[in-house]
Amino acid sequence: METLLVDLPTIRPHKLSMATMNGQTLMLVRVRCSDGTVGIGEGTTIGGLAYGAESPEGMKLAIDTYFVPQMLGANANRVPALMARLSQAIRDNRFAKCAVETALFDALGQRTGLPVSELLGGRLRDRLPVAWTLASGDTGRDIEEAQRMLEMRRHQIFKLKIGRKAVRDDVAHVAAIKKALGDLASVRVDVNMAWSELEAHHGLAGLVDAGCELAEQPVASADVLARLKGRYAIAIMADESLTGPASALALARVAGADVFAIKTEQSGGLQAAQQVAAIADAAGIELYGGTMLEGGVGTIASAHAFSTFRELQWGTELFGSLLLTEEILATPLEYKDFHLTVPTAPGLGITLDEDRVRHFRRDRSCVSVPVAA
Ligand SMILES: O=C(O)C[C@H]1C=CC(=O)O1
Ligand SMILES: [Mn+2]
Repeated sequence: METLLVDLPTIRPHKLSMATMNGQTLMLVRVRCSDGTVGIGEGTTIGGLAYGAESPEGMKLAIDTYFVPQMLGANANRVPALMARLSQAIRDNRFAKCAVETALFDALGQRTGLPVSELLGGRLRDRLPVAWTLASGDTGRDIEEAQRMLEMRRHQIFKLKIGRKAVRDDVAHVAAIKKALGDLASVRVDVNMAWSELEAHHGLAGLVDAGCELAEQPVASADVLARLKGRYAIAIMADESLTGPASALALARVAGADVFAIKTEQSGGLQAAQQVAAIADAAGIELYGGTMLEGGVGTIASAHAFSTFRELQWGTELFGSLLLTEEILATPLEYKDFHLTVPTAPGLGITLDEDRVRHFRRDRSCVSVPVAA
């Protein structure tokens, strides 16, 4: 097994309530199996430690030190068994587990000739609707960006990052964008937990008037989320409150959200994400495929998982690799007509551009090029 960190710039500063991103660090993991198959996976988070407890550097350390000894010599065909062994030996570390599970499924796909979606039980769709996040911090710039995306037929769903400014300023920002785009686009917001309960009451009322159709994680507390749900004519979506199947069940029990934003890494893996989706389905909660702004590898791993969800009423936001200035895949992911195509080739159905990975990996100065004797 090999882990590496790849640092890539973003196309513009990406402003969230808890951090401004100027770049993204991808933690890539490669699993080599004794039959020669190689699988890749990705662990990525947002803003170092600003979003959650795992960081790219921490994931690398955890895998190198604690995952590898559990995995050496294990049967790589039995992915669920291997993941169960890892879960027993290693608490939490959901993002790192997702990266490793992805690599194992990719290798199994190479071995069997099947795409990861089929290994996960079978896809229900070949293309996924993809939202774009407007987070430049400037209303005019966001409007221009959205109009460009509509013209390119790349995105017609826009998620606006708010929560950094006063509630009334944020609501005015959303209203201006919705007014400029009209019925051509769906406008939603992500507050990333920034509001108090009282601010949320003011904010949600204003967002309804602005024509916004969904608010993602307006407050931190799952209890408060449940209290807000159903009070306004706007869907309430849980994101940070969802950390895998147990939290999904707890939220479903109290009917705590209209929609779940399922993220494969937050859930603890591709199969864990499917379990969260099953809980949502059973509880009548609608689904949205979330992102941790992963690069191409993590994005397409999520796409395979989301393609197997029975319902996906709110589409996805699998645009992470489009936020980066540099491509590290040999063939870029296919975005067209407002959708991302889920590959049909074995495994994840993607290949790394090894020269570019070598160029952008953090430890490139230490990577020696073999010299003929
Ligand atoms: O949903 C989040 O909280 C994280 C992320 C997803 C899209 C984006 O721009 O930020
Ligand atoms: Mn979110």
